[in-house]
Amino acid sequence: MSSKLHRPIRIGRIDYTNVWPVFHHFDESALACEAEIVREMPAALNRKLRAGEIDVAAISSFAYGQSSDRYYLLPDLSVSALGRVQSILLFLKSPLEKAIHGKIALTTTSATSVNLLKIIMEKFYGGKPVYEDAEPSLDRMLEHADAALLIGDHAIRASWEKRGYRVLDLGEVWNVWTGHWMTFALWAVRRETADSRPDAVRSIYEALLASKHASESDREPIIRKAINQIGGTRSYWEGYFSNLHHGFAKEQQAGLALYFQYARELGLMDGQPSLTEWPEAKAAYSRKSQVNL
Ligand SMILES: C=C(O[C@@H]1C=C(C(=O)O)C=C[C@H]1O)C(=O)O
Repeated sequence: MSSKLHRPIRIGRIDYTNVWPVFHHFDESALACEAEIVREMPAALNRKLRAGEIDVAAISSFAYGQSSDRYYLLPDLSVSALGRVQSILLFLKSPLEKAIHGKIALTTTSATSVNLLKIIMEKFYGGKPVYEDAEPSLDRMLEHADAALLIGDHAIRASWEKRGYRVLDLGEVWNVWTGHWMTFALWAVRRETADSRPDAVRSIYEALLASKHASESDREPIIRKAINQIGGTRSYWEGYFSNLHHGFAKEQQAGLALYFQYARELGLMDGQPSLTEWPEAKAAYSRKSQVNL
């Protein structure tokens, strides 16, 4: 059946710079299927994918773990870091010793990082703060809280304003305590879409991988775009994109498995998530590698 007879596939794109390497060269008009891009904050994409309002998306790794029985993983795609990530930041108005038993404002845009913060506060630092959800605005968050968690471009912009707050990079804290990678986002496809529209999903997956590979071999277009659209210096963005890793191999999987384990131990996540790769991905992946050779 021609793909023209199908409704467009809806693709969720996180509206933060951290996914640019995977989306920059991705052109939905060049796919073998009709597709629409839905740009949102991670928390909105988590909800929309779960509800079936979108078909395939970059979502919080925590959200993947919560609904892993409904999704397949698109292999070798993630937003990960080994140590400093620069965009998952806790801004401290009070000393850390006070904040771990005080009040912490949490951005409503995240799922992975709010739970990573809880793991850090409660399991690593032995604290028990009160958490409060808040829109991602540092000044307003800190009016009534000892510390505030921001992610993505909200965190990046806030980190450039010299306010004198102490700042913890949660990727770095995680790495210091565990020695592991941290994976913040994964690419997931709903199982019913993958099963009913494999050709469309293959076309999307191959285009995402091709974009990632193009960005890895030349970061220049993304760096220039970031300077123009967001500001900051060339050296900032060079550092930012070189700390981020968009593959998902054994090392990143081990870090995520430990994060899921801790999340379950603290009662933040039910059940045992499985990282089930889309069964058709291997064929798509090896065809792509051959094309690239
Ligand atoms: C590295 C980042 O990774 C992200 C963090 C997420 C989360 O905390 O749920 C989700 C997707 C990514 O945007 C970032 O936002 O800066």
